Amino acid sequence: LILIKHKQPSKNHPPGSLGIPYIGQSLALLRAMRTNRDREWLQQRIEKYGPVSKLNLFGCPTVLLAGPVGNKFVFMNEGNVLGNHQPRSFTRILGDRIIIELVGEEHRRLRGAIGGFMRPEVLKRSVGRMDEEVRLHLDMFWRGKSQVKVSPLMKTLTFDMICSLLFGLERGHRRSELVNGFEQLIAGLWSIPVNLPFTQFGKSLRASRRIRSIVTSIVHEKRTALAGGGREPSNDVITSLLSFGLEEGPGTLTEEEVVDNVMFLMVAGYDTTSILITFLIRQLSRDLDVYDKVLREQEGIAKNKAPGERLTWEDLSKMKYTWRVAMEVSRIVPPAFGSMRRVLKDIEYKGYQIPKGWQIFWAATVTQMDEHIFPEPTKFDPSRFESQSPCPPPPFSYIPFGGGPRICPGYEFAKCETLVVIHHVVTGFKWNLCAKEDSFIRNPVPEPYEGLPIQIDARH
Ligand code: HEM
Repeated sequence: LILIKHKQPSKNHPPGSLGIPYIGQSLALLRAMRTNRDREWLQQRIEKYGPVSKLNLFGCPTVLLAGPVGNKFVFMNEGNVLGNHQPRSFTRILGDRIIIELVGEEHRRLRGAIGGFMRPEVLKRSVGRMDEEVRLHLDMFWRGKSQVKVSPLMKTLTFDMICSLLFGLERGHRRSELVNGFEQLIAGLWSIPVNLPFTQFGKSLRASRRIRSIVTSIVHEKRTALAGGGREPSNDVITSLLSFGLEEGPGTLTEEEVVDNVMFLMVAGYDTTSILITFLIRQLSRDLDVYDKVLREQEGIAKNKAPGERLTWEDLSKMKYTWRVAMEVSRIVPPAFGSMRRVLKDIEYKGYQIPKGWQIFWAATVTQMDEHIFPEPTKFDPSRFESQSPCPPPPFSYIPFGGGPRICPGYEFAKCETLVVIHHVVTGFKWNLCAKEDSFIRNPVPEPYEGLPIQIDARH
């Protein structure tokens, strides 16, 4: 019956096929991502079916929307027509009440609590602490070494930044326990949700339980401190989320919701910023012209500082070229592949009917590597983002941080962190790539071959 129902021709659904029930094209997409052919895979679909096509991803009928018009539709119809929706694997691992699953007022309130800590006015005060974390990290893991692996180290650093700056959680065994289970948890986020001991999903689910119990104990401590007057909502994101729970009325958060969202923030900030920094370091060793310009910009800032003096917000605002390089890296290798939305009511889009309950899928790489929008898309060219650029990217085509009401609230945090790290790496070290291959895969985030090993020398 399922097969018959599944195969019934739809009246006016977008072109394409839903494939085998439940599995659909999930394995084919995951395989393409793991062999770094995801862009070609999407492109072939678009060439075959056009910018609107149906497929079946992670157990749900899905419509792939391609192009700036499709992106605009996704980002500007938040709440009324589309709700956010991640694959089932996502919510089973992180929880049902994560911010990206909420809509309307619930979403706005939670976003206020989370985003409040990542506004420029608040971040300005945190640049000095970020600088301290980066120096400590480089002293511990880089200095005195001849070779390091950039990708795992940047993940450690990013995790430390989130723990100290956002959660107010100091170094110690709990922080190490959290980081240990994390890779396992993340690996199953985009997987087919079959919970068996040997499936990726099953392993991630078990890692998620371990991490959840640690986060819950941290939340308990912060709750006690908040009730006893020992902490203010402005101290860290967890206390701020908890203070919502103390308020009366709609929108208050349960403990489970706080835990879900703390787990989500770790995932959102961990494997995105670290990837951007890793690929930026990779790019600088492949393109000497860009490297020289970044070095000059960073040395210009360093020479005006006393030894050991911390970077400030004003210093970061002078790193304009370095940030354009980071933008170009995010265009070619977007850390976040794309995302899903849930269709909240039957809709018609470009003459096609899309039923309630289906998913909409957008992928950043589709427009960011489109030669009609970014000429010579494989060429690394940071000048595309100059304010005087003759052909700036049209709206909704450059979307590594998403768009609309769900645009990444961690953008400024990620930008500050990236600039502080690059400043210290570029002014402190010289390096060469030393992996056997200069390639990467997506799993689901981009992973460079062997974690990007580099030979390093301290710069004097
Ligand atoms: C280079 C770094 C980063 C990239 C490329 C990135 C990318 C994205 C993208 C594309 C979205 C939108 C997803 C969608 O529309 O479905 C998003 C949402 C989000 N990001 Fe980031 N992100 C980064 C860093 C961070 C950091 C550091 C944090 C916080 C610690 C963070 C927290 C979030 C949250 C909470 C959301 C959900 C927003 C909502 O649903 O309202 N991100 N991010």
